[in-house]
Amino acid sequence: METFIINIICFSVLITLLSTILIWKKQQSAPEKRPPSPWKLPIIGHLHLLKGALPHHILRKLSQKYGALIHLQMGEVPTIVVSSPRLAKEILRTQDAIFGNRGEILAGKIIGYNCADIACAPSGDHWRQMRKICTSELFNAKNVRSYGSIRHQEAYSVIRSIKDHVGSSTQINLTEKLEQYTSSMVVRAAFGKVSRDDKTAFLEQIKELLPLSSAFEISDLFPSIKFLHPFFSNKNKLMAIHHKLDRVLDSIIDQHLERNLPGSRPSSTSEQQGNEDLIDVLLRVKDNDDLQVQVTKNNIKAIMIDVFVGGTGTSATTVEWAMAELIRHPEAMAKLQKEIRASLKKNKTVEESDIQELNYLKLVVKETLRLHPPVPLLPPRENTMQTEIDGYTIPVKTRVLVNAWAVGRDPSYWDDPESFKPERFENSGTDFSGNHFAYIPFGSGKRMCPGMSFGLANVYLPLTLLLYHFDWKLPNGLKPNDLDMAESVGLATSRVKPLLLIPTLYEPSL
Ligand code: HEM
Repeated sequence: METFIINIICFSVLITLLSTILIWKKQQSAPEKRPPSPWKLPIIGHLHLLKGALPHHILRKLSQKYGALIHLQMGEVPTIVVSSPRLAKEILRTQDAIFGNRGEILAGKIIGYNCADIACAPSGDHWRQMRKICTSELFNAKNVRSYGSIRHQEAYSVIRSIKDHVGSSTQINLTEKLEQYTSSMVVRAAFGKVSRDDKTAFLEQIKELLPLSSAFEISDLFPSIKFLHPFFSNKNKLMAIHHKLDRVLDSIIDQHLERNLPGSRPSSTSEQQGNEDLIDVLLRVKDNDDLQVQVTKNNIKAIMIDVFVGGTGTSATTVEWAMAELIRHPEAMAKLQKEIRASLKKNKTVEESDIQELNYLKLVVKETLRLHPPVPLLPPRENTMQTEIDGYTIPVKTRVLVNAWAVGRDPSYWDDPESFKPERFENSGTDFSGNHFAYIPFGSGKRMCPGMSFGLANVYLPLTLLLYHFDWKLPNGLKPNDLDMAESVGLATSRVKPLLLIPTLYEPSL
């Protein structure tokens, strides 16, 4: 019996040894395979390839040459770029848990209070909790509706300001009007009543911040070449903006704390009145002892910046692109105006429920977001462990860019992909849910946009009102096809040239 046991043990040891040797041999003979990659330069890697055009355009061109999965060396940062719906699904759904981090960047560390926000925070308990608070407390269906009255006031104020110019053949700068609308709308919904000085100071700093956030940052691209950082980094500029923003946000939060002190409200709290703003909600949640991770004042400030930056440019540029596409496609413009005017009848105030009935409006917005996703390259993801995609090895901490713009124009999924055809979405079942990987304007998976319903509501209403109250034409005898559709680089991709149009007042016949 004893000999039998010894034999079994020896046999198991032998098998284990043999299999270890076999695995080791296999690893030696098959070096890790990396995705295809263009020729690169020493030190800067592939950075030079991104010069001269918009990154999402350049990356699509590269993917047409090298394949839907390519490997690029951005300075010192290993990066893969994904440009097909199938591979987008692999990253955002199948391996969502592995690619759940964003990767640290300097702007996130400085402006986001050391990544205390949602957008830059590493995936983990803090991020999960803050995201849950935002989706369940801030952007749930009830709150999106209750922000409706603010949305109405701000959208109607744009309509009134346009009406003041009607008849004089004055060009309206719609780009400017829409920026004002979304920033006022988001400031009011998020911050409630703020002093004019605080609002102006906040908006000024955000304006300074936006170009820096989308610019190349030397310390992100070459983290180990530290001697270059003092000469080329935006760190000092970001720090200056951070200090000014911090003072304004402190002042706004303090005003909320004062207002919410017991006895400072005559009858009831804002929560009972059902008109809490984002800061009220976050301050209320902060005092909840059941939270897994403590919510700090810095978390609140970082989220305020996230909401403003994430929620303004994206909606404004969507309405702007929709108007530009409609001007270029008069038949679609006429069809949508007919739907809106038939549904809204005579000058009645538009309610959110009216918008639910406007089917063609939804198709136009879907098609606009397919051709002009405000975030054409999804914010980077990073893998927490080594993994494999399509047989290629992806080492840990590789940055991943998903080209949402390219997948929305992939000819193997979309018929006539470069044309504006809202009807393509009729009965198609493709929606914003992030389950159709050829259509991901709000991203997909665990890091999908949490502000989608709020953002869409901020698009539908002004677009409906602009098309209900006015007929639009191009100035200076420009033909629809002459309209310049060039895109600019930024956190949200907008038009290079502002959208200048001439309105005529629509008077419904009695
Ligand atoms: C038309 C409007 C909008 C568009 C097209 C849009 C698009 C996106 C996209 C593509 C992402 C990345 C998703 C991913 O990585 O898979 C994102 C993330 C995010 N968005 Fe939006 N967004 C919009 C409106 C808003 C609004 C109104 C808010 C807040 C009020 C907001 C807040 C955020 C935040 C906080 C994140 C980061 C989520 C995370 O990392 O967990 N967005 N958005």
